[in-house]
Amino acid sequence: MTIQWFPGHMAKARREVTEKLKLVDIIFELVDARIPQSSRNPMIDEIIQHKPRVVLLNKADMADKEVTAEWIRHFKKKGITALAINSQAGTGLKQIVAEAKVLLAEKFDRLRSKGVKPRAIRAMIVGIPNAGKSTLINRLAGKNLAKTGNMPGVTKAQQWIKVGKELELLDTPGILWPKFEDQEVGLKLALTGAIKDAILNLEDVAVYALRFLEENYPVRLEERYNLSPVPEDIVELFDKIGSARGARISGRETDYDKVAELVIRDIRGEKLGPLSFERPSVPAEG
Ligand SMILES: Nc1nc2c(ncn2[C@@H]2O[C@H](COP(=O)(O)OP(=O)(O)OP(=O)(O)O)[C@@H](O)[C@H]2O)c(=O)[nH]1
Repeated sequence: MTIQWFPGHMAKARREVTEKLKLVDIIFELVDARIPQSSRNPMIDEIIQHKPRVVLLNKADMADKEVTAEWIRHFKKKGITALAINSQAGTGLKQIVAEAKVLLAEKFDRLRSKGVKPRAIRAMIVGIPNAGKSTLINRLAGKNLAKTGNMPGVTKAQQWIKVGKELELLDTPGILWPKFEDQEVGLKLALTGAIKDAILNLEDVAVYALRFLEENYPVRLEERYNLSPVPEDIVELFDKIGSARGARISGRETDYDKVAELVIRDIRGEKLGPLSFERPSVPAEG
């Protein structure tokens, strides 16, 4: 499997994020709660330097709650504030401003003591494609979407969105790239829809997913496809799912492509319930 990693795109994205960094007090780093490590940009710490940040574990509704709680503890141990959110439904969003205020309390106190008039916190959302950046911006902006005119940026004017009285958000998020030269990271990104299906061999993704489910969520796998027990042999597993779901060619042979497709669709469509594909104790990065 070859997945392209475009150095040119990444360098440009990095440059843009670095430029906008100067305009904000804090970064909201959006990751996919199902794969909080694989959906991060591996150079994020280097890119944002010492800028305060809140890690937002988005799509928490699709992830395993217990595992998400483990991730939050894991980030906390590293001194990073992390929150579980659902941008689509809007849950957990109030906490974002509250945490930003905590992280910036000293800076704002310092400004106040220098006589600077109190102002809203300025923030930018960054994240990999499909992390939910637009959904979150729209949710935060809500009905009160009020663009606050132009503020001089470094190379061009930036638009700000007012979120209540206390927060101003850059209207364009920073796009960062995942590290998908690592095979397993690539498979997880594919499974969660972060990279286009056309780039990947869906059978590889389905094999990876089924092995993962066998190991971590065997009961859900059993129930979804009426398997008892779940066959250990992967071909047999494809065959069983194929016959349970009618994915056959001329009614006889298993249609492996179709099985792969339906398994991936089921996972993405939460037919196997909320799933987390990585835990903090098993780092995804090589
Ligand atoms: N279930 C669930 N789906 C979400 C959530 N947030 C975003 N989505 C969905 O995830 C998909 C991607 O969301 P976008 O907001 O387009 O992601 P983006 O990061 O702006 O994507 P790019 O424009 O590709 O960079 C959409 O189908 C959203 O509806 C969430 O918290 N829960």
